[in-house]
Amino acid sequence: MKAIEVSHLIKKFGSLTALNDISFSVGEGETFGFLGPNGAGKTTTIRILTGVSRPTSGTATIFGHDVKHDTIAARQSVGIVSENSNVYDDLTAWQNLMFSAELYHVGRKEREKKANELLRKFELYERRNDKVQGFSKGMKRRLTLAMGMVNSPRLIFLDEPTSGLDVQSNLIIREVISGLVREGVTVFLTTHNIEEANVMCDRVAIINKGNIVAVDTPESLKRTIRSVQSIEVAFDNNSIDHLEELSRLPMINEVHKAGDKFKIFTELPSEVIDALVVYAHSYNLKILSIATPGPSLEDVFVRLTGLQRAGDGIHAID
Ligand SMILES: Nc1ncnc2c1ncn2[C@@H]1O[C@H](COP(=O)(O)OP(=O)(O)OP(=O)(O)O)[C@@H](O)[C@H]1O
Repeated sequence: MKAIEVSHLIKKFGSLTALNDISFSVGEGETFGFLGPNGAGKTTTIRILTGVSRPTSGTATIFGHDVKHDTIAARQSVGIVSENSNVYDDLTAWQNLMFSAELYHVGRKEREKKANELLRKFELYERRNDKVQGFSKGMKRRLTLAMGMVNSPRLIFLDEPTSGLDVQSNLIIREVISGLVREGVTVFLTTHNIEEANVMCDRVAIINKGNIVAVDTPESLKRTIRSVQSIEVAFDNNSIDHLEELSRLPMINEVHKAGDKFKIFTELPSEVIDALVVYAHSYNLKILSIATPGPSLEDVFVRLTGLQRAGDGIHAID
């Protein structure tokens, strides 16, 4: 049985279509990433899957239970860690965990055992009797995760688990998630971060403006990312048709003009930088600036969806 099965899900907020007929499934034990920019529809999807929000149309099941008609059963074996921390500042870490365990109807004995185990796992045990108001953002997030795990879920939803966190919290969280995966727990995580999706997920769905653009393995995603590495370069003299000239250089997939800069897409940035130096020299140009920004999600989407970027562009896409 699939852990999650989503079929033709549509969610509208007035005239805005937040989810535009999405379908996907997640196998039991899989770590599935939902990758997309702000406003893509990631949180909306989690809210529907966890029974917080109703779909406009379409269906979704969790371990075979329909989230709309069989909400309680669907939520029974699920842990939810939302992006906005739901810890209570006036309570201690221990009290927050007890409160959360009560909400999940975890028995008293089991509750205390689980809380001790989780506090140790998330390196919060020493601080268990301190009020949360003095905790750092990373500590709060770790506690939120622990709270989402008190009922020993078979499936856990993590909304942006590591965004904006310190390195230590990041590492602890990733380690705990890997541990869950080893225990066979299904993990559904949303992220903006390509690299995070890459290292943590078995498969990744890429969502943009309510549409799933691709569902793929990180390996395929990496190939796409490699093909959209870019270099931004500016020269002191633009009387030459750089667009035309640069597109003739080897190893270049695409060239675009962006203001006074040229954005060059290549799989081999360092070789292309060498070629640009030679190019500048041969035309007696000065390179005013040169940078290699990481591949942006937008670039990956453009590549995946085959959309043409607005503006001038010479395309030599494979
Ligand atoms: N309750 C709501 N009422 C109206 N519009 C909403 C509501 N919730 C979400 N939206 C809109 O739906 C779209 C999808 O939002 P959603 O929060 O799912 O995106 P997201 O991918 O989670 O973004 P982020 O990474 O910023 O959290 C956005 O355009 C958002 O403004």
